[in-house]
Amino acid sequence: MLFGTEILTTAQMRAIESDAMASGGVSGVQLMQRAGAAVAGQIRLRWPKPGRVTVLCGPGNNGGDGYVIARLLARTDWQVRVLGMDNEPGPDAAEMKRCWQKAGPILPLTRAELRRNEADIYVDAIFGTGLTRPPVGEIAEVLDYLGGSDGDDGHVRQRLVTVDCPSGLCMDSGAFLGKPRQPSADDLHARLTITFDSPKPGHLLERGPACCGELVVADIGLHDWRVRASGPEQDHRTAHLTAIWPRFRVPDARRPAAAQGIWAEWLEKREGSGGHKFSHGHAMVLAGPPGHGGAARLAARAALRVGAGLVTICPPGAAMIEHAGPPDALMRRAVDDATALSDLLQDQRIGALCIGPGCGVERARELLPPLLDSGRACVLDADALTALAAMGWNGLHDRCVLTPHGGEFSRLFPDLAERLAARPDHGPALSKLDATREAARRSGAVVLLKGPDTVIAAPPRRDKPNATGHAVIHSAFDIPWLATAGAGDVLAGIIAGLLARGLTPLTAASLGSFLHGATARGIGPGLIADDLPDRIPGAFLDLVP
Ligand SMILES: NC(=O)C1=CN([C@@H]2O[C@H](COP(=O)(O)OP(=O)(O)OC[C@H]3O[C@@H](n4cnc5c(N)ncnc54)[C@H](OP(=O)(O)O)[C@@H]3O)[C@@H](O)[C@H]2O)[C@@H](O)CC1
Ligand SMILES: Nc1ncnc2c1ncn2[C@@H]1O[C@H](COP(=O)(O)OP(=O)(O)O)[C@@H](O)[C@H]1O
Ligand SMILES: [K+]
Repeated sequence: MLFGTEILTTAQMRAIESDAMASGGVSGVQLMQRAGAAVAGQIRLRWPKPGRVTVLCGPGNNGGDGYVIARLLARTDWQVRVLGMDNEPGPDAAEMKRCWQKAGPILPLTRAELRRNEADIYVDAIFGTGLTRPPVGEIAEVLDYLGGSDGDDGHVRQRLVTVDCPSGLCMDSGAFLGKPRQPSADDLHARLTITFDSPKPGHLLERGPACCGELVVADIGLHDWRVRASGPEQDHRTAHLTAIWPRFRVPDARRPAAAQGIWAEWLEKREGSGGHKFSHGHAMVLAGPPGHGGAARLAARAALRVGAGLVTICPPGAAMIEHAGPPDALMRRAVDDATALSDLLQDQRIGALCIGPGCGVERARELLPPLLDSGRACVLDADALTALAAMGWNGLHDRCVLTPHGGEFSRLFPDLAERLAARPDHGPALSKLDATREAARRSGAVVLLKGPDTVIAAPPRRDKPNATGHAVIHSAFDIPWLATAGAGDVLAGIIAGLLARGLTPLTAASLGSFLHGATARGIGPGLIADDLPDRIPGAFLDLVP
């Protein structure tokens, strides 16, 4: 079940561009012309009255796009100033530079020159996918000025259009090279970013969403080569990365709406299966000791709401009374220890389990071995992850979904978390995507690393241990109110419910994140985790075509 929008790493993008040019079907100059025309077109769409524009051109092909933009805007009565570098770029950009020079001068790309004249719009065409090291010297000063670090707060932000990405941002990781990973007030923030063919991971991860502003994905005619590169023999090239992002524009043909229709049909239980409750799966949520039942109940309620045929909550006997209240649809069964769980799991109709929310670390540690031995699909969250960090990976399998937040991830994979927090000195920097994929490879399970940029990665297939597994980025930057106590418990329950219904772990985790986010979006600020499960049906309705 493929869904979302395919995204490309910068290496994949370069490979597709090279294939296209090598085929003779399109030249580098044509691609550059289309890229520049797409940016100029977006500017004219948003600022229909010609004004003053300053175009900042860097040393490579990103700068080449800038010279095209300058030429096209000048033709439509914009007053264009171009600041560029005194270098000989590659042949395509050099040709575009010469074309511009017939129309106007190139002023030095310095902070002093930039400040000399105000503009209505600034176009950042300094670095794109070719950024390999932190900007220094004059260019770093220009970028600092554009970022507003001289105290003139937000002076350029609303007028900055970036070509492919804000310069300095690593398009594979969403981190600024040479800067701390934490947000900083002087990071370059654009109003609008136009990228080409496909979003790149850096548009969706870390600083990307906040710093790119509105992202437009422009078609520059690479479709045929992208599709060819993702064919069965070459599937290492593309197609392993998809994104679910509500906030960006892609050409119509690439929208996930049709795929959403498939989900909707499935979620409504219209497909096959005859309608018996067991045919829609039985999920079990392992609850914890007295006084901690809320988290497990949130998970159980969510599992019911995503359409699992039956959901049973299993606290220890001493805590049963705590679960006497609604929802009445929920079944209860005491599970006191590992033996009781093993006995219960003899029932083959139990399709999926959720362990962790409110479970208690000691209890999770006791129950994990029989749970994992059963080979059942399962979600390991919260306390189960803490228990796992002490126990190691033994027994994990590819039907397990681990759902750590950043803190739990650093307990499970301290070396990856440390590298992910370090200041990146060269590109491509280690990304949250790389780290999650590596975690999936090491653990042999699907790993869902939570946050505003949730990454979900599958382990490599057993027959291709050296390949990278499929990964999905779910972007929730537009719903910060989802960061609330218990929201993760609801997500764990949603995924367990979808697993019980027979979805593969990667699909359950990805679709689960999507439903979780879509539900939160429909509620808005003020959301508490208790609101989420009962609003899931509304999110389903929105999916129906
Ligand atoms: N390929 C195509 O046909 C198409 C490409 N397109 C466009 O091209 C862009 C990619 O172009 P690109 O590969 O030339 O890279 P780009 O981002 O311009 O920068 C590379 C230059 O910067 C330099 N450099 C790097 N870091 C530096 C630093 N810190 N400080 C100083 N210099 C630094 C680096 O030097 P070097 O590392 O070689 O020393 C090199 O000179 C892409 O984003 C899109 O906009 C579109 O037109 C569609 C068709
Ligand atoms: N800034 C944010 N914007 C949007 N979603 C977020 C943000 N921070 C966290 N989330 C999401 O909120 C949920 C919080 O889960 P978690 O940290 O496990 O909380 P809890 O343990 O209290 O349930 C996750 O789904 C996570 O992806
Ligand atoms: K740029």
